[in-house]
Formats: sequence, C-alpha cells, structure tokens
Amino acid sequence: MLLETKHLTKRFGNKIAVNALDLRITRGSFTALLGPNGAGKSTTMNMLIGLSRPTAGTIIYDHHAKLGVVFQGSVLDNCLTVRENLQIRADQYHHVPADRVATLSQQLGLTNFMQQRYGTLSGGQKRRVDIARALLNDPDVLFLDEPTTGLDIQTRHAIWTLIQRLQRDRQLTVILTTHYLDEADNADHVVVIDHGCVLAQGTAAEIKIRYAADILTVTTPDVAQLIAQVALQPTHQTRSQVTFRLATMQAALDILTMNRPLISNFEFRPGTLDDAFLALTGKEMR
Ligand SMILES: Nc1ncnc2c1ncn2[C@@H]1O[C@H](COP(=O)(O)OP(=O)(O)OP(=O)(O)O)[C@@H](O)[C@H]1O
Repeated sequence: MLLETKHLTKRFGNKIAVNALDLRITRGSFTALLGPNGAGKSTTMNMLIGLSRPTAGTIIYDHHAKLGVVFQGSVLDNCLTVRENLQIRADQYHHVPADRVATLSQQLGLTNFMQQRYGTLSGGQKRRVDIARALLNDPDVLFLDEPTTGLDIQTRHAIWTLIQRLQRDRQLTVILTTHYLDEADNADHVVVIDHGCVLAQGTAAEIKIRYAADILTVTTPDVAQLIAQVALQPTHQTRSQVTFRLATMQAALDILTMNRPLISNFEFRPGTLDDAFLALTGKEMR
C-alpha cells in the first residue's frame, strides 16, 4: 500500500468538504477521483499533498514516498523559456541527474519548443511541460488536479496516453481528479465522490455493472406477449417497443434468442460510467 487515508475529514466552518474519506492506493495503480463541482476532490488532493491540514483523520504514506504534483493552474514562469523553467526547478532539487531535463523533454515530446517562452505555448504544450516539471524529482506518485480541463479532445487524448505510458514505464502511481467520465474509464481504480463522501469505488467496469444497467429496447408486433414471456417489468413501453434494464449482456442475448419470432428489431446499449454517475449522484455534472 503506497497511501492510505482513514476517516480523512476537512471542515470549513460549518461546511464539511471531505467527510471521513477512507482511501487505499496501491503502488503502481492509476486512481481517478471523479465527482461533480464542489464534491471535495481538490480539497482531498490538497490534504494528500500536504498543502492543507486535515480537520480529522489520518494520511499514511509508505516510507520515503516522493510526490510530484501537477496543479490546476501552472506554477511556471510565463516569461522564461521551457528549458529555463525546467532547469531552474531541477537545480532546486538535490540528486537530480544533469541530463534529467533533456531526458524528460525527449520522453514528453517537448524538444521542438524548449527555447520558446512558456507563456506563448498552447494549452496542451503547457500541460506537458507542467507534467515534466512534476517528474523532475522522479516521484513515486504523481498527482494531477484536472489535468485535461479546457483542452480539446485530441489534446485530452494525447495527455491521457502520455500519463498512462508514464504509469506503465516508470511504475508510477497516478492519482488524478477529473470531471470527465469517459476519462475515468481509463483508470484502474475509480472513486466516485460527492459531498465529500465516497459513493462508490472499484474499476470502471465494476462500477458500471453495479450502478449502470444495460438497456435493451425491442421492437415487436406483440408488446403484451413479449412482456409476458420475458417475465420482467419493462422500464418503458409503447405500442411497438419495450425497454428492459438488464444486469448483463447475457440476459439480453437470452431474451433475444428465446423470443426470436416476436422480435422485428432491437437496440442494445451497454451501461456507461455516465449512467452510473447519474444513478449515484442523481444529477448531472455541476
Ligand atoms: N477555503 C475554503 N473555504 C471555504 N469553503 C471551501 C474552501 N475550499 C473549498 N471549499 C468548499 O468545499 C467544497 C469542496 O470543494 P472542492 O474545491 O474540494 O471541490 P471539487 O470537487 O474540487 O470541485 P471542482 O470540480 O469544482 O474543482 C465546496 O463546497 C467548496 O465551496
């Protein structure tokens, strides 16, 4: 276990931002803290990285765990070049090898704009430099607070591919916060939080199975007979269509094969993390 929290709690006056959070993060894992605005994600992360003191509860790190943090807003100097920014930061650490900036700029694809001023980079380029900065001290765990917010879909994808490659190649433990449900799908551990509490956790697949049913909609000439044969309460029906919520795709296959003569068309939609999120929080992202 790299990191464990027990009843981690943060109050601001009367408001409970994080409410007795129990987290267990294993070494080398990729955890996404997923939740709507105001859920308590940033407050949790700030406590985990030591920026904010918990009101109650404990945070236990493995011995000598080194942290790297990519903040929502950059901490780099707009007027300095990428190389200057990274070198100045590298020089602030002890034991950083002399070729560290060059190696990271290769790995993160920064070489074409190392001489460019940070403030003139695109959003996606800035993010990559921010990630390189956070990796200078060769951390065991990399925290990223909404690393892809405000980036276009191609850049978001590129940043995620990069983070996943870093996790794999360097055995990094990655903990990030996101609003994007499709992104959390890539993590191997998803923690859904709202009002400072964990609503669900597990792999994206486990959360979907538990909280997001598959949807089967069948078009049939005889709605009443189909419902009688399936012996399941439909969630919706019209004169020619019936919709069922099902736990597994196998259940859908069974309905389709056993009632083949009654079925003129069908649509199957597997449960998504969006469905699970809405089922858990009962509302759209805020
Ligand atoms: N310094 C503070 N003083 C008072 N309340 C605060 C403070 N910081 C956070 N909060 C409150 O704590 C709650 C959790 O905020 P937090 O920023 O952790 O949410 P979040 O999940 O990161 O949201 P977002 O996705 O919008 O960044 C919110 O209700 C917020 O208003």
